[in-house]
Parts: sequence; structure tokens; C-alpha cells
Amino acid sequence: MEGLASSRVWFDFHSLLNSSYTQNPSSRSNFRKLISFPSAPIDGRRTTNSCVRSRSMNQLKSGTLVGSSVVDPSSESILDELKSKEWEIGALKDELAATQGIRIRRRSPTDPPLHYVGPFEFRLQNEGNKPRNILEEIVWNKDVEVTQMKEKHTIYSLKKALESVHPPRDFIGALKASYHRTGFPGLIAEVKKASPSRGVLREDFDPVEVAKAYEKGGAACLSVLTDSKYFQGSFENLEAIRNAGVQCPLLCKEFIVDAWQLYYARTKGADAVLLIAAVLPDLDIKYMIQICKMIGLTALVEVHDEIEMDRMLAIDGIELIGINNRNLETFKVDISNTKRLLEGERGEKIRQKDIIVVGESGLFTPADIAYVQEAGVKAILVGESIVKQKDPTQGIRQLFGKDISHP
Ligand SMILES: O=P(O)(O)OC[C@@H](O)[C@@H](O)c1c[nH]c2ccccc12
Repeated sequence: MEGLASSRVWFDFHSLLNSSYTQNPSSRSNFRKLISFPSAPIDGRRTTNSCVRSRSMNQLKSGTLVGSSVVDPSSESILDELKSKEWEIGALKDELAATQGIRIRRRSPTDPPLHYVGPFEFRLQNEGNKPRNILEEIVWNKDVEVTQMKEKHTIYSLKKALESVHPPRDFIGALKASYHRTGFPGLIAEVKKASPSRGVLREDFDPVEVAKAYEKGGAACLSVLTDSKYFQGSFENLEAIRNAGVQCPLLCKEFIVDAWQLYYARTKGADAVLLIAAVLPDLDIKYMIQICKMIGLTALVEVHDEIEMDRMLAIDGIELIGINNRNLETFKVDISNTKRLLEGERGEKIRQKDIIVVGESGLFTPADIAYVQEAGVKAILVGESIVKQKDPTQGIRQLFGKDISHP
């Protein structure tokens, strides 16, 4: 599959990474990067992904194969060599992403420092290993978190669990139905306790209670934050809402950096996931969209600027695009962002491709809803303004200036 050649999509190699090749997570990540980066030079020779792909998984599993070179996994010098390539490959991957306008680098906090030299284990805070903004920090931490979670739940166990998971609910269908029923953009109401930009939004936070209140108020779909470190969310919340008899389709609001997370989200009851264009290169987006289709997830692809929008409009198979009015690097919110990105040729192309656009973030009043609706959105994603209300059902009424609940 095309995605196997991606510089950032690794899950198919997870069994290899869990193998006896090395017990050291940092070395594992080095090796992972080596086998997933095209033309990584090893042992003075060059190898390619297609070369790695053409070998059997058994060879890979035995820990003996790296491209065209056979290596002894116990050899210190090989590990040192792998490590010494770390910065080089990390930097090249980031360069590749940068050619698509992606500023977020993918160096996890446990990786060696950029100036790693030979066998010396030291680390200085420098431009290379300090996150440049909050999004980069979140993504670096997520990489570490996912690596740990993958050890607990293998892709095989997740695939098995998928066999008994309930059929997915139609996320886009629910948005369209709501739009036709109410004449307003379909509401994706967000179950969010806190955020890095706004702090704690609701002290007495009961996710199931909030979810039920949203449904009662006429929400078409729900978005459930699952990141715990920055948003105080959890997969338990997602699961609890799914099991509480809520009918609305559920978006798993997570920072997806690895295709493994798609399977995990689905086993926890998600009907949709968020893919952030600022974080994922085109090839990862394409690959993840295919996996989403395979396992019944709807992908909401999030963009913030023209470059990201143009990248996503060039990718086939995208049905739902969210325009985030909040810049995730600076937290600045500006709802005219939605309008700007839908003007002219872009808006035309979106209509031709029959893509549903979701206006995301910073929506508080009926005037805000009218403004983004006028700009062309058929759905909105709202958190703060409704989660903060004592009664979130009333919050929805105030947001629209009208009761949009089911009769
Ligand atoms: O609370 P607000 O301003 O209504 O925003 C909701 C939602 O758009 C926001 O939480 C969000 C949009 N994209 C994200 C990506 C990750 C985390 C959160 C988000």
C-alpha cells in the first residue's frame, strides 16, 4: 500500500518494533524512522522502503534485516550508528514536511538531541529539542504516549476488537439531516472540560450528563476530547458516552499522529476522527483516509489557512473539511478565517467536490452562526460557548437564538 512508503506512517511495522530488535524505546524509534524513510543510508549502502517492503515480515521480525543489510541486533556499534543517523533523518523528514508548508516538526521529547554525536549520551536544551509552540509540544508528547499505548494494545488485538464493535453511525448524514431539519448548520457539540488556551471550562464536569444535554438541545453530532494532558479528556469519556445510549454520532477529538490511533478510536466507540493538516503530511492524510474508510470512520480533516486548504483540496476522497478559526500555534481566534478560506475559487472547488465544510472554534452568538453560514458552512463545531453554560441544552438555544431541539 502506498502509505507504507510514508515517512510518518508506521503502524504496519509495529510487530517489528515490538520485536526483540531492541528493548530501548529510543532505539526503536530510530529504527522505525530508518525503515520508514525513503533511501535512508545504512551501513554505507542505500536502501529504500520498497526494498524493505519486499522482504518478508518474518525476516523483519527476526530483527535481522534493515534494507539490504543484515545486522546483528545485539551489536552496540550498529545501535550507535542507528542513533547517529537520528538527527539526520529527523531533520530530513521535517524538511520533507516543510515542503508542504508544515511547520510542526515531529521530534519526540525522548529522541536524542539534534547534536547527538556518536556514543555520547548527553542532551542540551536547544532550538532542535524545544517545542516551538503548543501544537508542536502536544504532538511530541502524543508521539510518546502512542508509542507506549501501542505496547499495551497491539494492532492485532484492536483488529480483533473491531469485530464486535457496533456499526458506525453516519456522521455526515446526521449533519445533513440536521441542516435540512433546522435550516441552520448542523451542530457538532463539543464535550470538553478544559483547553490549553482557556483553562478549565466546566468545574463539575460530567461528560455523559453534558452529552445528553447536548443531544436534548438538538446537536447533530458530538465531539469528545480524549487527550488527557492538555484537555483533561479521556477515552473512558468517549466510551461512557457511547454506552450511555446517546444516539448522536461521535467524533473522537484527538491529535492523530499514527494510524494505530484510528483503530483504537474505533474500538472505543468513535464514528469519526479528526485529522489535522498542520500536523500530517499529504501522504499520511491519504493513507489515513483509506484506513478510515476501511474501518467505517468518517474523517474530519482540519485546516487553518489557505495553504492547508489547497493541500486538502488536491487530495481525493475528502468529504468533510473543518476550518479552524483558532490558530493552534498561537491560540489566536478569528472567525473571518472561515469566510476567507471559502472565498473565490476555493469555495467553487469545494462545491464541485460536494465537500461539507465545518466552521470550527470561537462561535458564541446567533450573529456568529449567521456569519459562517453566510460564508458557506453546513456544519459548526462549538465547545466553549455551550459547555460553559450551567444547562448546556439552554446553551444551544442561546447559541442559535432559537430552539433547534427535535419536536
Ligand atoms: O471551544 P471552541 O472555541 O468553540 O472550539 C471548539 C473546537 O473547534 C476546538 O476545540 C478545536 C478545534 N480543533 C481542535 C483541535 C484539537 C483540539 C481542539 C480543537
